[in-house]
Amino acid sequence: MNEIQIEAYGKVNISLDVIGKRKDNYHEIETIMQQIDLKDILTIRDRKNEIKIECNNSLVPLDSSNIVHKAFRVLSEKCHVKRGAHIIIEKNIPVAAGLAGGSANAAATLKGLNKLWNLNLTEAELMDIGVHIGADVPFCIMGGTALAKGIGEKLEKLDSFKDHMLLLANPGIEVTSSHVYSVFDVENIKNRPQTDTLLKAIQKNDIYTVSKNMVNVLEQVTCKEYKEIEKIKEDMIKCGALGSLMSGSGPTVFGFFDDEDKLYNCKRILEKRIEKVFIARTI
Ligand SMILES: C[C@@](CO)(OP(=O)(O)O)[C@H](O)COP(=O)(O)OP(=O)(O)OC[C@H]1O[C@@H](n2ccc(N)nc2=O)[C@H](O)[C@@H]1O
Ligand SMILES: Nc1ncnc2c1ncn2[C@@H]1O[C@H](COP(=O)(O)OP(=O)(O)O)[C@@H](O)[C@H]1O
Repeated sequence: MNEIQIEAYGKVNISLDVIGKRKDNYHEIETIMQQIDLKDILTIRDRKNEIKIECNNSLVPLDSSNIVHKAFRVLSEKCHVKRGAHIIIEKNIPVAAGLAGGSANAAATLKGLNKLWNLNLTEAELMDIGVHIGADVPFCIMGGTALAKGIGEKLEKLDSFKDHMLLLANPGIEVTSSHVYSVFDVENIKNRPQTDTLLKAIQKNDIYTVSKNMVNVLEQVTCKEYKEIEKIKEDMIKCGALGSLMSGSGPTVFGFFDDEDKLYNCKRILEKRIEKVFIARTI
């Protein structure tokens, strides 16, 4: 086998709480993560030497700052592999959006190279390697629905919460996780998620209780800096979303719907001013 195609799915955070700040510049968090069917597609070809990256989105760097490059480097070193790789990224997940597009690409690279190079690493071993690449990478390897603690790497798999419809709206502002976390004031959190209530609702597959209780403390930073985020949330609720929240460090906002007509109507309304509006499902 000298070529492999692998899908890289995005995620949303159904809740996100920051517990404290660590000495290494990271934050301890508690977040419920949910994979969605919005995906990039990676084609990985065997190559004798070095890594070559291509992508259809000019916002994605093609040099060593691409997270796929880091995944390749870390795995090659760890497993003493001396081959190259040609990785073509078909990017559909908006970039720097809070949807873990980069982390999903890194996860797909680890999984793809594991097969291409016949390394036979288990999922747990790939997840251990993944955390050295990015905090969201272990979740992107595991997928589904999970409660994440630590910096996001301590994962507890939750009951499936798949097939729920959501609308995603990305206002096209570039917001990085490092900026949001660096401005975030841990001592002054106003509204925290009731994670236990959400966990019970997920166990019952209760989209209504989940939607009503979604909270992301990082909105404290982004909603202040960008009024558009709050505006999209309000518009989604006016259009009949069961609940609406910013995902991760933003700026993408998502809303759950139980009615397709309302979902499509909301999409039409938001598209009048926002370029990137997507319909997705939880997986
Ligand atoms: C906010 C979240 C929520 O899922 O996701 P995104 O919005 O990026 O999708 C994550 O916590 C982001 O994860 P990820 O973007 O993979 O983080 P990394 O690349 O490892 O870290 C980028 C920077 O964010 C900060 N960071 C990240 C994770 C964390 N728990 N605490 C932090 O303070 C650190 O300053 C770090 O240098
Ligand atoms: N493969 C990649 N896909 C997307 N962005 C990447 C990739 N590699 C590096 N980046 C950089 O990482 C930053 C964060 O992108 P992304 O992972 O999409 O966002 P988020 O962490 O908000 O989910 C971007 O600004 C981009 O320049």
